[in-house]
Amino acid sequence: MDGKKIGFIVNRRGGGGKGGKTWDKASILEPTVATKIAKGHWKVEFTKHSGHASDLAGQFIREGYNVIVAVGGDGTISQVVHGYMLADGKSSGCSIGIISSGTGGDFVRSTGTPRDPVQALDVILKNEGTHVDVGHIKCTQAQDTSKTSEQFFINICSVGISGAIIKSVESSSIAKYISGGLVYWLYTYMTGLVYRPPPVRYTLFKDGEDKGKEVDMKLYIMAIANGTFLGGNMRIAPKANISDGQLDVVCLHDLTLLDAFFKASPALKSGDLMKLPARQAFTERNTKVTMTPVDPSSKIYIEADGEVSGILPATWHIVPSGCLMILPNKA
Ligand SMILES: Nc1ncnc2c1ncn2[C@@H]1O[C@H](COP(=O)(O)OP(=O)(O)OP(=O)(O)O)[C@@H](O)[C@H]1O
Repeated sequence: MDGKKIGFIVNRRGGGGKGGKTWDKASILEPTVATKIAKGHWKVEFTKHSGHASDLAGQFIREGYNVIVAVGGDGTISQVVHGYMLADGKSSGCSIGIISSGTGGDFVRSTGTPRDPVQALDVILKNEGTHVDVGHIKCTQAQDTSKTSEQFFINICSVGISGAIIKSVESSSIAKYISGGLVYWLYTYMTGLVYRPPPVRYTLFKDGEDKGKEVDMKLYIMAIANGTFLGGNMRIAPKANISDGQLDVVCLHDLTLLDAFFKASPALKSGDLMKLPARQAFTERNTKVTMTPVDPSSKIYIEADGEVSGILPATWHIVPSGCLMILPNKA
């Protein structure tokens, strides 16, 4: 790590304020950074608004930083990856490091990155970046359906009940007064009671294929997964691998309300979807997915790495080895 320049992007809001506490001088991380990394070889920037982490990542890459460290939750990591991809960080040999201080922390659960900030810093200082796949989604904008938007994601993008839950949390005026873990628990049950699976049409593409079979179903949830965990500990894609060049597509469909509560939830938690009959669940490994609502007027929300990214129609694809990321050594 000698001679390298490291840029830290800190989201003070991550984890309901844990991000700020993780970094601040009162805690151990900032003084540890100052002790372990030579002066002039590191710099910290704090996010000022949602999406700012992407701009800061691009800025650090243009300034010639070799490592960009996301200090925050899944949303912050995702935005850093998005900015890195837009600025083509891989071409300049830049790597991404992670110090987790979010609420859910699904991506660090997938990678085995230590939760302790000083241990996570040690991983970043000792290890080199390795190739990691990145997901990409092109979807319809919820506010103006004549427009599309594009986004990179690192962990999981999902559509169905998960998109409805995140949308209801983001739209709620009271959610910000409730603690992070509790708010998702509450909105998951509230949304689960009213969610009616909408009919959708999807196509899955294997590597190298440009044609696939269109299939209709009533969508409970489809996860398009690079990482393994979703929703703060749900092991939805147990076989997903962030460096296999594939998206693991995990889908639950045509469930009754009782099936959703008593079969789907435990199966998702344990990662044992085989407990559900094949007519209600499947997992596939693909490189591209398309999905459209059967009723063009219905708004079916998509979440990417824990935040609403838009609505259907949408297309997902994998960017194999899209970024360099510093990960812990495998045990
Ligand atoms: N200064 C800021 N003011 C308001 N929002 C911000 C600011 N900086 C970042 N954000 C937003 O805070 C949101 C939450 O951040 P993040 O996802 O990192 O934490 P989290 O939600 O607690 O963690 P997790 O996603 O792991 O559950 C993100 O949408 C991010 O864009």
